[in-house]
Amino acid sequence: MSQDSRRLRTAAVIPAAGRGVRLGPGAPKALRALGGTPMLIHAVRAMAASRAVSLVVVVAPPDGAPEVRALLDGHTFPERTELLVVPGGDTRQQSVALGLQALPDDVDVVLVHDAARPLVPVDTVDGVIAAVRAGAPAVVPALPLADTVKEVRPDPEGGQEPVVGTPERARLRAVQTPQGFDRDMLVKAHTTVTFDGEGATDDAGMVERLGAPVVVVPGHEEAFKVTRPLDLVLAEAVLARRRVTDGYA
Ligand SMILES: Nc1ccn([C@@H]2O[C@H](COP(=O)(O)OP(=O)(O)OP(=O)(O)O)[C@@H](O)[C@H]2O)c(=O)n1
Ligand SMILES: C[C@](O)(CO)[C@H](O)COP(=O)(O)O
Repeated sequence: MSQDSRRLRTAAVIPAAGRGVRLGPGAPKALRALGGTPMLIHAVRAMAASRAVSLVVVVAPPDGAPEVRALLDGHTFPERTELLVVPGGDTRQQSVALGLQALPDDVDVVLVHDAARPLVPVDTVDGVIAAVRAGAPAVVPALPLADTVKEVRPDPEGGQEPVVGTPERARLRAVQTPQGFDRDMLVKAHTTVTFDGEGATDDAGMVERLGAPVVVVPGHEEAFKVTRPLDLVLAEAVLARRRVTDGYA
């Protein structure tokens, strides 16, 4: 991490430029309602809930930055939270890279958080930040797996897929966001590491390619990603319970 004592801010980059194809037809996923409020607003509030986060950069759908700016302006966030909006790209990796380019010089720790994980608890966010501030260049929240995982040989024609292996489950973790990074390390990964096809599916994977250490901290069940329709049902249920038990907005 930089020794420059002027670089002390923690920022969160929220890639929110995806379509949400797996969720089905409708508005871009980040703009769809959860408990009557767009998922993106929940995700921004989840980052802003950490007192350490003073800047949130939202990466909007490529043609939707003005709409997202107006959406944010119509909602309330903690006074300490500065909000920037930039247009995103064709892949998550490109969207994160565009968000990183918007960071001011005084940011030294960066969180990257999916808009599609609107309900991550603040303790998880703070745990990631604390681990980066303690010296880890890259930190991922993660949970053990409930299912056994098989490695298969995928069939592009959609036919039977033979199993080629069963990784030892005790050694596997399902990783979530926010993932936390020393800013210089993450920028280096995004400017030097290349992935084919859909790009890197997470940012820590890019840092791994640099040969730098990535450490795991405990994730949280409620930090799940809204990907398919059933996830939205679960998210609504979690939110409804929070509203009863915590007075959550
Ligand atoms: N070009 C892209 C693609 C994805 N994302 C963001 O990356 C996060 C995780 O991606 P995912 O859950 O896969 O979202 P989508 O790409 O929207 O979903 P799908 O693959 O079902 O279309 C989301 O917050 C999504 O908005 C992004 O900013 N830019
Ligand atoms: C970054 C991530 O949420 C970690 O689990 C995940 O890899 C994103 O994958 P997606 O296919 O872009 O949703």
